[in-house]
Amino acid sequence: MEQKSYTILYVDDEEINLKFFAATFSWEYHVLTALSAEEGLTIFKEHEIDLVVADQRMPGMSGVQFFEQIYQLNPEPARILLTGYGDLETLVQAVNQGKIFHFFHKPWAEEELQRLFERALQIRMLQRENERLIQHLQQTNENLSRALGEVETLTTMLEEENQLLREEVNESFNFDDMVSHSPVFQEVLHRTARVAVTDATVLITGETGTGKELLARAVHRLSHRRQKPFIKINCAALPAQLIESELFGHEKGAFTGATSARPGRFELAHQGTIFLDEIGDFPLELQAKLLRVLQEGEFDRLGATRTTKVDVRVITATHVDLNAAVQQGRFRADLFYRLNVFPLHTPPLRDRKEDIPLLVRHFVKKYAVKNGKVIRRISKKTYQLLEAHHWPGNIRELENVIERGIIMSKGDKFKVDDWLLEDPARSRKTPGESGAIESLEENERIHILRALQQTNWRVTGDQGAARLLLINERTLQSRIRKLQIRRPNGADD
Ligand SMILES: Nc1ncnc2c1ncn2[C@@H]1O[C@H](COP(=O)(O)OP(=O)(O)OP(=O)(O)O)[C@@H](O)[C@H]1O
Repeated sequence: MEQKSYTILYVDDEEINLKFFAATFSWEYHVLTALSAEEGLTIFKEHEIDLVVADQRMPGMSGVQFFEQIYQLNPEPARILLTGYGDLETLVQAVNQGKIFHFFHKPWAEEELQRLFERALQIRMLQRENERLIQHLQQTNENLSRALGEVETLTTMLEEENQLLREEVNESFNFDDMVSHSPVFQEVLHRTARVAVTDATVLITGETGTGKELLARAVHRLSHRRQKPFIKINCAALPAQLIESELFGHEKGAFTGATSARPGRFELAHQGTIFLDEIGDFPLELQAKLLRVLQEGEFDRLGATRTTKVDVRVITATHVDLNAAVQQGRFRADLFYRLNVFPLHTPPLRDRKEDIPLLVRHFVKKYAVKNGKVIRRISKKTYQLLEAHHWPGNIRELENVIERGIIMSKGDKFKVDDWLLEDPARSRKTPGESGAIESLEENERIHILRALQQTNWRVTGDQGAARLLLINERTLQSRIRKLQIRRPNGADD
């Protein structure tokens, strides 16, 4: 890194601190100093600054307030806050909103601060490199958006469009296997591309089914670790004792049943990436151990007498508010800061409905191939219906609806009827229902009954209820007998 080409602005109301800072870092960087936040803002407007460092406690304007204004002027340069005391809530908020890159407790040690600068400036360098690329991408996206608009108009006019031609246009929007052209998600993808090439820890937040795991995999694939393992663990799916041995491994005899030594997932992910899904459920008693791996890159296997060292990039995801968990004492604040170095948020599908047509075509193509069907047209009403839906289960729900629709489709035209959008598990619209909560068995009976109604009482084959319910035909036949489901007289063939 050519460090001398970077300019650091340091703001502090104590002159002695400014002098000391300048004397320490002028060897490496071009250092500008300001005695007040106001003066700092003036300098920031007049120079090209790569990194801003400020003291939190200053008269008139605090460091966080100063960074808010800096952020408005230009969000690109990294912002590092020096703080002597912990206004935890303000700091958490500021880190969360991306208002500060990092905060650092005073008194600072030269080496540590230097390391932080290097990291921040490395990101800055990549930002500069990427700016040109992003501009190019934006231009391409605008062109593609226009092209898509024209394709959509044609679709409306003709309603039945050749599916393959349209797919060729859509392919251009792919970010690996992520389909999207909404500005809100494009921004997420740009941020993803930027952070992927660094080693920063990433925290992905978002509702269920919004593509958090897909994004984590994209970060890995775009990183220099792409040839090394990507290891996933779902923290909600395992009890605390198991998480510890799964993640950190164990030695022979560490606990009853540990008949041989086993490496944990951190070791398996060496030089690669580990993805901790549902990190909000990570047991409190293990959080210090996780923090140690993040900070020192080392841990002890269960029952071990020596320490293991690893080089692993950590990505975490959650659909719960980790801030609230910190406030409630269920999550360590220091771990939260370490995980939240670079936050990414996957917006819910209802906030990016313009992506729905693209996603629909993507999934129709995928499931048509999987089910050996040829789909050439998608009805206009289907698009309207899908765009009007609220999608509480987000993209996963959309994908499931389309898979069910493809299984049920006849001919080369794909359409979705209202009933497909009802969640069969939650639906209360079966004839004869009172609306009261039924037993599990009664619910199963109703569910099978509905599937049979949809398939005209056909159980087996491509158009049968077993396929619709995604269960084995023999299993369905035995459930029908057990639940004494009978076809009413006069039902259609
Ligand atoms: N942009 C996208 N393009 C295509 N498919 C997508 C996109 N986003 C998500 N999907 C698909 O939606 C499904 C859900 O995605 P994923 O598992 O990544 O979500 P998630 O947010 O991790 O869910 P959860 O919180 O429930 O674990 C997957 O099958 C994924 O392939």
